[in-house]
Amino acid sequence: MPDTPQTPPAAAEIAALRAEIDAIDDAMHDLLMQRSAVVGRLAGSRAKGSGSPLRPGREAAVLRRLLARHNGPLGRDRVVRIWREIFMASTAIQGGFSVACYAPSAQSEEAGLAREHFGPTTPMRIHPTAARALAAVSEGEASVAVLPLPAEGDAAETAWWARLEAPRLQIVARLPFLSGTDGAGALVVAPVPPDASGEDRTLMLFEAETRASRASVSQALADAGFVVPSVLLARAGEATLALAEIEGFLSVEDARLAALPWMRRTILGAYAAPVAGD
Ligand SMILES: O=C(O)C(=O)C[C@]1(C(=O)O)C=C[C@@H](O)C=C1
Repeated sequence: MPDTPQTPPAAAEIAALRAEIDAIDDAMHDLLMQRSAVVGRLAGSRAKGSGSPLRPGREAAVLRRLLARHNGPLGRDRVVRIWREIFMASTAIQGGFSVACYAPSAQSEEAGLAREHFGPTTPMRIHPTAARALAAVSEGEASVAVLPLPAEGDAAETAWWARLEAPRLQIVARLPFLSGTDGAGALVVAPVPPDASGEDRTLMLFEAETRASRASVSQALADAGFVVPSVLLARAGEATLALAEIEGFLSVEDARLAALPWMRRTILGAYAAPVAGD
């Protein structure tokens, strides 16, 4: 069948559609300026305090709400990217912000996730070890550290999570928020506690008995009433360190913790449960 030549849209039609886009751009720009002014008031209000302006839980709650009402041809991943830029612009309005990323190279997965999350204009430094990235946060050189996800088989000496100085430093977010299919991920550590998003997971570290297995740790946690999507273990001399990912935003006052058999238990932080990608 011969191709039917497409009639080019009339110049007048293009002009009309572009005029519509211009009007929408003006309205969006007005709203962005209005939003920034509100953020400026937030920055000036004593209610928020003088610490880090970053509220990853609030960001996650905003994104969840928008994604739940989203429809049309604009991809959900684009919505997240646009709002990530808005959040980082709002963070910049409230003070300086920079990232210390532990990554073997600037091309590595963690560096890519950090760049994607914190945006191209946020200052970011790559550090050759987790300890150096965490020291940058402790010493006030960086606002947050981005570190690899804990993994089964992490040696106790290299497992940054086993030595995290919580509650002074805490895990506050997991990247990416919109989960991909490749399983890539990283954690964000800040010198402030996490804020709840409404749907969160808490990371807790336990010092269990020498011969503890993943199954025995999971069982003890389930018996205490916790829902535990994952547990991973690291041997540390005579002890077994267990890192449990627990459903919910736990506090040290949680009554269920009293039922656990282990003496050393530390909340390392919490993060918003990721949302499924496109
Ligand atoms: O709600 C706040 O505390 C803000 O600072 C505003 C805002 C936003 O732009 O929505 C910006 C940064 C925070 O990480 C979370 C939210």
